[in-house]
Amino acid sequence: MRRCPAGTHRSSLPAAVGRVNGMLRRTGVRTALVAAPLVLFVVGGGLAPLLAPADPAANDLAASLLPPSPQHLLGTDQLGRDQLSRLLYGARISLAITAAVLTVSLAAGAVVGAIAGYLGGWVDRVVARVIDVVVSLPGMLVALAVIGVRGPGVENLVLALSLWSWAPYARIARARVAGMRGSPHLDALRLLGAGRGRIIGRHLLPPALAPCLVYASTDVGTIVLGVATLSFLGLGVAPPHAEWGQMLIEGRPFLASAWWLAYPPGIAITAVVFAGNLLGERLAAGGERPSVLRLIRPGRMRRAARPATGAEPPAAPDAVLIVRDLSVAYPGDGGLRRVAAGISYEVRRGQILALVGETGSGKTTAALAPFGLLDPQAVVTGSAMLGARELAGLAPEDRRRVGVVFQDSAAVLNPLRTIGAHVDEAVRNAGRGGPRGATRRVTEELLGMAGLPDPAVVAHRLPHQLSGGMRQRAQIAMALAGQPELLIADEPTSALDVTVQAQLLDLLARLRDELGMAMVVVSHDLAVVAHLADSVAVVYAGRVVESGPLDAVTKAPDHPYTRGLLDAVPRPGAAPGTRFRTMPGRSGIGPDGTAGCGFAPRCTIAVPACAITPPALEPAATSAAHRSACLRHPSRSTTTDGTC
Ligand SMILES: Nc1ncnc2c1ncn2[C@@H]1O[C@H](COP(=O)(O)OP(=O)(O)OP(=O)(O)O)[C@@H](O)[C@H]1O
Repeated sequence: MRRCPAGTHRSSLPAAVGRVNGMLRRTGVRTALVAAPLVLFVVGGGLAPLLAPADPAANDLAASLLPPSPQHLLGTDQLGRDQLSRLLYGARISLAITAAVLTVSLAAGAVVGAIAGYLGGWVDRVVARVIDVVVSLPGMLVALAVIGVRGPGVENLVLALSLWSWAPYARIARARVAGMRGSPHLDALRLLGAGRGRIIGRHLLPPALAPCLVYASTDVGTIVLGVATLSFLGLGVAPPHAEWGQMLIEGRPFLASAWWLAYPPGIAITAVVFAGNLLGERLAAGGERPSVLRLIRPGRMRRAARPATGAEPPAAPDAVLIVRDLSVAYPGDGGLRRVAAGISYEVRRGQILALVGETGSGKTTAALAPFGLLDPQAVVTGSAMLGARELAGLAPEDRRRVGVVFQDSAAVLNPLRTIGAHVDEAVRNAGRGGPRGATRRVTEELLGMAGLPDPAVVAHRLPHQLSGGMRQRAQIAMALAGQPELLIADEPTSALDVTVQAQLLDLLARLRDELGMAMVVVSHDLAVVAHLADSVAVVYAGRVVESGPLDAVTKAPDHPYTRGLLDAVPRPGAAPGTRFRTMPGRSGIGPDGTAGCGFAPRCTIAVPACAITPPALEPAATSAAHRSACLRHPSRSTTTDGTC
């Protein structure tokens, strides 16, 4: 026989315990053990007619108050009724009432909370106050008041306990849904034409129900206790029904002489309360991992833009999107803080406009503000037209004319739904659905258009089963469902590797060419958009500092910031060994950061006038369509000492 080396056996015991523990945890056996008493009584109660040895209401005064014996495993009560049978039927009644109360409370609470969380505003404030009031009231008093008014009985018992216990569910659901409000996923759904009811019912309630269910397992104990207490007070289930609280009342006078009357229902109530609480704790500790919320980032549709204030060059006749004098501000400590001002751009049919700038420059703000896709607190002014119509007043069906592709596809796609289900929904919202098979055919066609191989197979995949590039293609397929004339792509390739990035850019270019769509592509990388865009608007510190046809802006950059951006990335034809240059200083924050040009503090050719006068966008040397906002560009007469 082989011997263990000295000391090995000592350390192997904790290790073995750890292994068993780990195995129990992985297999879920620990949770099953914790839930066992609850399951036991649920099954016992459910099968009571089969398992109970006698009729729980059958009196036999000759067998009164018999102690436990093989004939009566838990003895008999003062009327000679079999206690085990009453315990099993009692489980049936107590747990059925508990289940009814939990169902009503959970459903009502989750729906109220989800609606309040989604709508926000005064609805949310009112619901929040009501929840606060209900939660702060002593539950048993509420129940007593309701039963006092309506009288005892099972229905009134359920109503009384539900009126007291719905509020925590509403609070949980409200918090969860409020956190999801404004997520890219919901923004995308709204843009695809999904109504409020559908968004709340299909997309917000399921994730809100998950934490509610965890709470419900803890609540089992509280409700079982509530049912028993009210029955114990004579306000719940009336005799001769076997109910655990009722059994306790009947056993109370015999506590000293016949312990088997009160102890079994007391132990059953305690076991179920403990099991419910422990189960709730275990689920709460382990159940949050696949949370949808973790993947969601904040932000939401907001305010309508108002008409333009400044004079701008006339828009091209085939312009699909015309944005004029867009300003965005957020409330801060000292009042509103502007993060974008005076932004104007347009994009023509079959053309791609790139909005470029460093991180925080305001390019995403410039692209999403016209569509109400910013944080709810954003105060947006300016005008945005989709063709000839104000975007702000656009009907939901017209909103489908705009598709949006967000940077973070994992946040847009619901991890619990297949790619096919996402696109199917977009197809139906766009009014292109039909019978299931017909919708799916359109879905597969769209997935194919977005360049996904084997669309029928991909449609059955969940988002996490696809690569980042494939998920972006799935988002593009969703956006295409509404046959949009305009596509907004917010940094669509920034999280992807270079090869996939190039393939996606090719796809966008192909869609522009084949479908004649206009696109606004947001990117921090001028080199990326150089392969794709027809025109460029360079954004710095919340203002457009240079705009124009791609060739003009990239080959003859007029603004020192644009030159800085171009020098910081590899350029075709650059001599071998050419070093990239970095720009000194930090990105400017908002148009109110300096009185003059926002870039002046970092600019190597700035003159004193640059810090005083905010430059306007004016035609640059190459053409009237190429404009830049710099006092130092050649067409201006500013001298190097700053005098004009
Ligand atoms: N909810 C908000 N509240 C306050 N300020 C905000 C909010 N959202 C954005 N900002 C500010 O607006 C400015 C522009 O942000 P924006 O997201 O448009 O920049 P960006 O150029 O797209 O940057 P990135 O590439 O990092 O997304 C930033 O200074 C940012 O801090």
